[in-house]
Amino acid sequence: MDLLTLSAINFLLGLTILLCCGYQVKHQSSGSPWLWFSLSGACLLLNAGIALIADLGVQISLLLPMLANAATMSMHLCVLFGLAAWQQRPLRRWLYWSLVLTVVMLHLLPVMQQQFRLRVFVCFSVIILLNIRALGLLKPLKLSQLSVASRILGTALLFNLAQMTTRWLMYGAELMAPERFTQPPLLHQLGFFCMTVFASILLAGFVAVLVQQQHQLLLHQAQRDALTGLYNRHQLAPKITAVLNQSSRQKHQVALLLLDLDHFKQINDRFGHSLGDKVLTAVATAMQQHCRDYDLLFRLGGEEFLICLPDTGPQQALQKAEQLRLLIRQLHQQQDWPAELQLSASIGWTCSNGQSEVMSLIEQADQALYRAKQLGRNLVIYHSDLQDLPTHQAAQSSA
Ligand SMILES: Nc1nc2c(ncn2[C@@H]2O[C@H](COP(=O)(O)OP(=O)(O)OP(=O)(O)O)[C@@H](O)[C@H]2O)c(=O)[nH]1
Repeated sequence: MDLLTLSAINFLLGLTILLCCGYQVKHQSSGSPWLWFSLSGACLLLNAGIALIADLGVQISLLLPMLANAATMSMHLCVLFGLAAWQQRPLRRWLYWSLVLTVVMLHLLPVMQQQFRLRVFVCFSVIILLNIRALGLLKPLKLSQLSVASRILGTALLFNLAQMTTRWLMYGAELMAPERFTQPPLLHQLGFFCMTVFASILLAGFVAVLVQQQHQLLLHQAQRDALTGLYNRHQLAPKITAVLNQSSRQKHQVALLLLDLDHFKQINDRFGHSLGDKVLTAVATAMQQHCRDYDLLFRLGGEEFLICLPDTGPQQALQKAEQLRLLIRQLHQQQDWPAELQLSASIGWTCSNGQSEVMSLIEQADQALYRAKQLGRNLVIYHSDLQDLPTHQAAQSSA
């Protein structure tokens, strides 16, 4: 393939990356990686545009090689920054910016302006460094943990690193011993071809990142309650069954707490539905903050929540239930809700016995919750204590 065709292909690839990633910047809230990825497309576009003009035989100014090299280095820089933002990894951006800027400024030196090979050698050194750093961002994950998108981007970076290093060595050898080493004539064309392959794999990687993000978004929407972000009721059976199976293998107990806010209808009626929504969100957030990372919280609907506590026996479960009841009772102290808003919750709870089944456990917790409501609300009741409790007791409540 001749250089003109390669430059035209790179131009189109750069344009596609810019448009595809730019569209994401406009339509996604988590736009940071996409901003960098679209900038990398813009840099490729600029670089290929300059090469296209040169290939067409137009006389170019001395500053244009500097601009072309700046665009190539910036393209790799943007890929690195985009990967760091996507992987949410810290990066000293100023360090890499300064490096690229320094090399761009070096192009103003007469020795650099005269020596094409020296310019390329210095730029390739920076690009190799940026590629190694970018690969380092994917390194902490094991191969089996890498998503398809990460694998494609990793392949693009590895390929680029290999071809850049080979050409860097050749340019280096030629600079050191110009009389003994003559470069293969196809090297420049090969470089452009490799850049096209790199940009193509990169584009495929960006598309894979996009598909992965959409998949995660859909998964989140299917599993989570839209208001509180907790798991929705469809997740009850699969998630809790998995916990019960694991716990019975390890001979650990699992506690289920069924929590229902008291007289929530009155809160809606007196203070409005939107404050009702705020109360539900605040309750969900507070409960999450007071539970362990591996506890599972569900919103079953309305003002009813279920908390699944793995590796938890009756004593700890009772403590947690009491803690959550008090937390909700005192929640208004941290909020700007009207002073008259009284919030409390009733909790029915139970523990697994090794062979328990999800639905029967929920049924037990529900019976205990029903009794807590009957006994006056703002109460915590254990299913195993139901026989010893009165069936009805007017207006009994705890502090
Ligand atoms: N703000 C808001 N209210 C909701 C939502 N989902 C259900 N509700 C309301 O929650 C209220 C539940 O009322 P009830 O089932 O009578 O329960 P309650 O008033 O808490 O009474 P007890 O449970 O017996 O203490 C209803 O008024 C529903 O309209 C929601 O997403 N947001």
